[in-house]
Order: sequence, then structure tokens, then C-alpha cells
Amino acid sequence: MALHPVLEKVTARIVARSRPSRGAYLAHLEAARVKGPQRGSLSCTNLAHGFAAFPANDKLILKEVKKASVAIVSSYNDMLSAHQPFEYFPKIIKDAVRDVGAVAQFAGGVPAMCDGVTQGQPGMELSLFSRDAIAMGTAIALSHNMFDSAVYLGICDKIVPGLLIGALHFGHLPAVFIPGGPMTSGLSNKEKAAIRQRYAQGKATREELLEGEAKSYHGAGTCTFYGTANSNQMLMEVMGLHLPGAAFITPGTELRDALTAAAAQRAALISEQGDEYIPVGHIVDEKCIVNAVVALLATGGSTNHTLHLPAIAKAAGIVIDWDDFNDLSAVVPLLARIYPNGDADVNHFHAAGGTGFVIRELLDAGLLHEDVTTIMGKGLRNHCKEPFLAEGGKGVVFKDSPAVSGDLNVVRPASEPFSKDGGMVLVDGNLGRAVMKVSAVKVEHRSVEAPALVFNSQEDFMAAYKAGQLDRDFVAVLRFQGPRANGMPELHALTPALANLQDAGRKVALVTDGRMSGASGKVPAAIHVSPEILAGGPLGLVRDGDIIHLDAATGVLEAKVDSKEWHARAQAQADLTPSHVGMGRELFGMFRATVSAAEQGATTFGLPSPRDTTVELHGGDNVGNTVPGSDEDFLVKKAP
Ligand SMILES: O=C(O)[C@H](O)[C@@H](O)[C@H](O)[C@H](O)COP(=O)(O)O
Ligand code: SF4
Repeated sequence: MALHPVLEKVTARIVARSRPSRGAYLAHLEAARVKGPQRGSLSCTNLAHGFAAFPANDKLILKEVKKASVAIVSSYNDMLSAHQPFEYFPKIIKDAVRDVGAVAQFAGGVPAMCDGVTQGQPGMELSLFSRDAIAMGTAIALSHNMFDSAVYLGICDKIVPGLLIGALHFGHLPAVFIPGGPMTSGLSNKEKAAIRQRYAQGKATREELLEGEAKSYHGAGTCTFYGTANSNQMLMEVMGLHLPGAAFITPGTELRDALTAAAAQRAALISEQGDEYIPVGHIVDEKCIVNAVVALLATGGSTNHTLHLPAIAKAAGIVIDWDDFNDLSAVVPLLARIYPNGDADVNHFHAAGGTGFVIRELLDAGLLHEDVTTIMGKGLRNHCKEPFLAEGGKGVVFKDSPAVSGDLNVVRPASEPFSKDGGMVLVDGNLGRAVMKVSAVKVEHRSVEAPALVFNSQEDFMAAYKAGQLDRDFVAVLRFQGPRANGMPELHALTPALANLQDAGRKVALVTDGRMSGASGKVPAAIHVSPEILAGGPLGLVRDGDIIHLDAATGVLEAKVDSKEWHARAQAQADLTPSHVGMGRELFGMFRATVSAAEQGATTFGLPSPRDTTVELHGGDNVGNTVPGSDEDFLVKKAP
């Protein structure tokens, strides 16, 4: 099937928009890639320090510069149920890499925050910034420059984006992402949400609530809803950074461990010393990023990726924006209904066909770029498969994903989608630009026009709800929640209250410069409003009682206020110091001061503009050639 014209158009404009920065990125990659192992540029002293604690036979391998050294960068901790299984992965990885004549070293750990533990708590105000801190931690781990490839252990919200951003700043190294897999299904997400709403109405006790939550989140592995963590897994599959179908295999099983070993060996084999050199900076290109956006939309993935994918793309010198998401969403069908977009969880999704089924359906419909490079080599078709234990339980074999869906209530072919569009729209108007996920919102709730109720904190909103002041039609305008203000926390804790009001027949919506969780759903919300209020955004001009019109179908987000009155208003002010001290938030002032707008990924990093970058590559056989993938701007020059 020919590629869909909208994919052609969006990809072409991303390539054109990114040419200078992508060219600079590729030039940096080439400059970092020297023939032979990175550790070849280290002194004997550096090297001796690097392998001092190594077993003798591994030291011998590291001394032989033609053998690959694989870095392990891990986000293991006991706090995230999803990351707890990583505790024993390094040993599997080291043994497996040794079996292919190479060496793996635990290069460094990175922090990992659980948004479920911090949801509604002060810690959530560090969450988004933890992504860039993870990227920095990844760079610190790899800065020893002992490595020729790397494996990244991570799953959850900010962790995979942070690891990938870090990995892309070492784009000359191959990267294989290794997941831990989902927890087995417990109390359904729908029943969990119902208990929460009953508790918010005072119809369930705290004991009943805790019992319900503990039955839902009951063991090791990723939470089973389709939030940001599991959206990350889908993206790693479609970007070709996982072994095919590795995402949703339960932790602690033979197949999980076999996949971990096989992934580690793949990392060694695609190093410069291996059979086929595949650096991550060549995998993550414009087509790969477009494929990621398409897969996110086709599965009803987390709105947080309208922040993370621009940040990931930027790390590879690629510039995307919300118009790209919006144009793709108009033509990408919704092929999966996983909670909060339906009742199923990721275990049901995997059993019904999973990631390989979705990738194949989208490829056959011309809705993904097939001509991409992945860790498996050329072509995305390698990822329309799922893994099985090889005969005798040693190793992994890959078989084609099911030809037909195992459950049409969970995953569908592109010929009969749940809806013809991907359910994530750009809304804009005199309140700014914002993102609205509609795949989990009933059609009758996707347009709301009601008086504004303005809040400067989620605590103020909940106090009004508990005082019974919200039993009415309204649009909650919750501001001072942007990255500069307080780190752009998720406001998912408001969902039960808003859902109760909606269920009671009230027309309610949320407009905020903050974020929601990937697990947020049924209430219409225009989020990530840019520019945020601290950047002079118009949310600061809204007053209680203004009529707010939010409409997903027409893409409108506006305050219906006389323009003379509107422009005469002063910008609202708020004392944000409570969000800048305590729980370590005082350590993140530099992030709040330098963070970019949500639409640019709310990042605190970035390559200098390529016009300021004269990339002097190490001479050798590069001189006189243009850097692969760039244009004449980046002709390789002889180093001074
Ligand atoms: O983006 C996400 O998917 C969320 O951050 C998710 O990781 C977070 O943990 C939610 O809070 C879980 O949902 P509950 O809070 O409803 O359990
Ligand atoms: S999915 Fe969310 S709640 Fe579950 S472990 Fe990951 S960060 Fe925590």
C-alpha cells in the first residue's frame, strides 16, 4: 500500500524544518564515531581505572580493543512496580554478552519516579524535570567512554523518554531498550476507577478504597492501564528499539529472561565491532519520529507524549510540533481500546494481537514508514512479530503476529477501526494552543461552553468540590501549573471529582497549562496550554464567569469576552514560593528558569543552533565528504 499522502506531507515538512539541526546532529554523531572502540582513545590509566574491578577474563576482552563493551544503564528501584524486576537483569545481560565474546558493564543508574506514588503530592512537581535529570544521568554513565553499545533498562513515564534523550546524545552508540513487562491483571481499571468515584462521593470507606487500589496494583511489573508507561512500550516497539514484541511479556518468566539475554546480545552484535553497526542516531530519524506519533495516535496513547516526543526528536536534531500531531491524528484510525480508552488492559491487548498486530495493520494501510532502520536491521516488518521461547527453552524465536484480532473489542484491523481518527487534537484560540485527547471522551462531552471557574492550585479546586460549590456547569481554568511555574505536575487526582460531576449530568471541562496522566480519560480537558501563564499566557486574563468555549471538533479554545475588555485586563499574579521549596524543589530552580514551552517538549537542554556550530570533524577519510543525511552545510572540514 502506498504511503498515505498526509504522512508524506508531514514527514517532508519535518525534514525541511529540521534540516539545519538534523545536519548538525549527524555531524556531531560522525565526529563522535571514531573507527574502532571508543576506549581506544583512553589512556592506559583511564582504561585501568575503567576495568580495575573486572573479573580477569573480562579484563582480557576489554584489553582487546576489537571486542565490544556494552554499557548497562538502569533505572532499577523498588519503588516502581514496573522497574523492580530490573534488579536481576544485569547478571543475565553480562552472562549473555560474554557468550558472544563481548563484555557488559553496569555503567550507571538513573533515578526513576513513580507518578502513581507522587500523584497529587508535592513530589509530582519534580516529575517532568526528572526526565531531563535522567537524560543527564545517562550522559554521566556513558561519559566514561568505555563503550561501543548500550542497553537501557526502563519503562515508566519519564524514564524511557529520559533514557532515549540521553542515548541520543551518544547517537554514535547502538541502543537497545530492555523492558521488564506488565504485572498480571488484577482488579480491573474500570472497577478501580468506580471505587475512587464512590470514595469521592463519600459512599466508600478509606479501607474499601485502599483494598481496591491494592487489588489493582498488586505485584511486580508495569501497571496494566494504557498510560504513559505502556505508551512508551508501544513507541519503543514501533521505533524499533525493542526486540519485536518484547513490551508486554510478564516479568519473572522464562521468556522474559530469554528476551533480556537476546536483547543484550543484539546490542553487542550491532556495535562497530559486531556484524552490523547500527547507531541509535541513525535509527531515530524523521520517519521514525513520524511512526512514533502515528502509533501513539492509533492506540489512544498518553497525552504526555505531546511533550516527550518533541523532546526526544529535538535530541536527535528533529523539530516537530502539535500541528504535526493534529494533521496525523485526522487520518490515523484508532485501532486499540485499552483503559482509559476502553475496559481492556495491556495483557488483554497483547493476547488479542498486541504491538505487532497494530504495526502490521498500519503498515498495510500505508500509515507507517516501512523503510526505516531498527535494531533488527532494515525495515519495520521485522517488528510485526511476537516472541516465543525457542525449542528447549534456550533463546527466543519470533513468529508473525496474528493475522486476525483475538478480540475485536480490544484491537481492530485498519479496515474496521474504533474510530477513523486518532483522537488527539490541537485546540487553539485566544487562550493559547493546547492538546485535547478525545479517544477516551464520549462524543457528547467533546464540546463544552460554560462559565469559567478560575483556580490557581489543584488543592483550591478540591476544596471547592468538597464544599459542594461545583455542582453546576463550568469550565475549570486551572493555571500556574506550567513548567516554569511549578514543574507542570499531572492533575490526574482531579479526575474522580470531575467524573462525578459529569456523571451527574453537569457540563464540565478542564483548561490548564498543566498536564494530565496518560491514565486520565473521560472528562474533556485542554491541557499543556501554551504559552503558560508565567510566559505571559492569556490564562492570566481569565476571570470567574467568563464564558469558555472548548470544542474538539472545531479545534476551538476561547474565552468569549469583549476584546476591549479582554485587552484591558491585567495579568493575574500568584505566590508560587510554596512550589519552589520543600521535597527538593529548591534544587530545580535552574530547570524552572530555563525550561522551554510545552510544545517544544518542556525541555531544559538543546543543541546550539547549527549556524553557531562549526563542526570540525576528525579528518581522515571524512574530509571532503558531506556528513551522511545532511546537506552541503555540513561539509566535513579538516580539523585545525
Ligand atoms: O502518565 C501516566 O500514565 C501516569 O503518570 C501514571 O503513570 C500514573 O501513575 C497515574 O497516576 C496512574 O494512575 P492512577 O493514579 O489512576 O493509579
Ligand atoms: S505505570 Fe505509573 S504508577 Fe505504575 S509503576 Fe509506572 S510510574 Fe508508577
